[in-house]
Amino acid sequence: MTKEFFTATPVKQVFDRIVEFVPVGTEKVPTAETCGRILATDVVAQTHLPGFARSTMDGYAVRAAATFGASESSPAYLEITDTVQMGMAAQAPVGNGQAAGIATGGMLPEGADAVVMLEHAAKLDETALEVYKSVAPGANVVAADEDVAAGQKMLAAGSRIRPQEMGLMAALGMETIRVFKKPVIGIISTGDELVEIGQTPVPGQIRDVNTYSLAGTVGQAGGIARTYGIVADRFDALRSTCTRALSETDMLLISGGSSVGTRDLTLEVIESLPDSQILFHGIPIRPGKPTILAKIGQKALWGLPGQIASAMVVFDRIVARFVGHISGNALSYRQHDRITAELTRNLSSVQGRTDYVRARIVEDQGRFYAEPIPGPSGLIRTLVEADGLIEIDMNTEGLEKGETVFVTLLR
Ligand SMILES: Nc1nc2c(c(=O)[nH]1)N[C@H]1C(S)=C(S)[C@@H](COP(=O)(O)OP(=O)(O)OC[C@H]3O[C@@H](n4cnc5c(N)ncnc54)[C@H](O)[C@@H]3O)O[C@H]1N2
Ligand code: MOO
Repeated sequence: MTKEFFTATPVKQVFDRIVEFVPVGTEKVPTAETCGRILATDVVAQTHLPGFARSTMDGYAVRAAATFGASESSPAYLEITDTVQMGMAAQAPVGNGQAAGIATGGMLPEGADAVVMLEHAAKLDETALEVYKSVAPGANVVAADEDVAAGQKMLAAGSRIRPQEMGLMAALGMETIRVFKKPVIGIISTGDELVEIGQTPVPGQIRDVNTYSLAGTVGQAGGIARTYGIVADRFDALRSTCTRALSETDMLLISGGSSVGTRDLTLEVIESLPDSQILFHGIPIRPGKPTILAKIGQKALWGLPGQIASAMVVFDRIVARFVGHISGNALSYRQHDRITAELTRNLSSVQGRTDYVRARIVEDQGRFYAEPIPGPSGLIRTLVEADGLIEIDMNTEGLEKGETVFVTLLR
């Protein structure tokens, strides 16, 4: 299929504005509670880890040279002079021809440079040891700085803390960690047709879906959702709820009313807010074309399309990265897992627009297939059935059946 290049890259242009929004503050939290949080400082090791040479096997600490040439038929004979106690330094050094009993994790005595495994030695009596296999210097030992060397920068500010990072910080004795606060993200749903989920809609009404799906994605993106419920299609009501929400949150999402209909008040309300600047109204993406991004003072305000799938897709593909940014997460886009899969049918698209196609992944005989899910963007089922999104970039006219595509997983 034909491919052409456009000089303008509108989705990229949206991301280019990210730097205009500043990260929220920082706080100290106990290390056990830092999973998924964003580090606010670099972590530089103050000590070596493990800090002393340790055995990785149960056996005997020796000088390797004393075992050279040892075999089943011609064992080396060593004198057992000590047994290393766990949690303590050895009482005596190991000299040539000597050995000290040691357990996995025990501290290597001075003079020893290797450990003979229990299986490769036999005790003849309390002090006499036969060794059946030679060991090289360093065998079955981790050096004092083999894990981490003092002064080494181990973690960078802006990175996301995983369980292994929590373990590292524990090993370094860090009881609390400075992380970025989670930004509070306000969610407003607009529309006269919407009713609370506890109500039974009469014909013409539907339950408010977006408040809930957006609250979920906000949490996944590292934010704290604060919901403001349903606001009717009335200028004053929407404006006053926006004003309150902006004073209580770090970023605001309004779903619905972002398009061009007579009742689509979102833009008008945004323009009326003090210190308001519309950065975008309309992004060449599908779904999600009517998206608005405004800057109110220092805060981002998004007008998301009301269509259920559009709101979620725009959040997942675009807004989430802004949430990551104000969460201090330098690499938030990396959090999305991708699977390569074979496309099961042709997909048409229009140049100059980026498409995000809902798709399910089907596994067959060890291969992954991406099966597009057809349907308009007002159908929640299409997202429930979707494992992820296929992106058709703006320079591509369409994709052909059999092509290898990336599917960005919806978590
Ligand atoms: N003449 C045109 N009409 C439309 C255009 C266009 O360019 N020209 N764009 C279409 C596209 S694309 C989308 S997307 C929608 C976006 O509309 P709005 O953002 O103004 O949203 P609404 O009109 O308020 O609602 C659209 C749709 O979504 C339902 N909705 C809204 N909020 C919720 C909610 N919280 N939970 C569940 N469902 C919700 C609403 O009932 C409507 O069905 O405009 C197209 N029209
Ligand atoms: O952009 Mo609308 O969001 O295509 O359905």
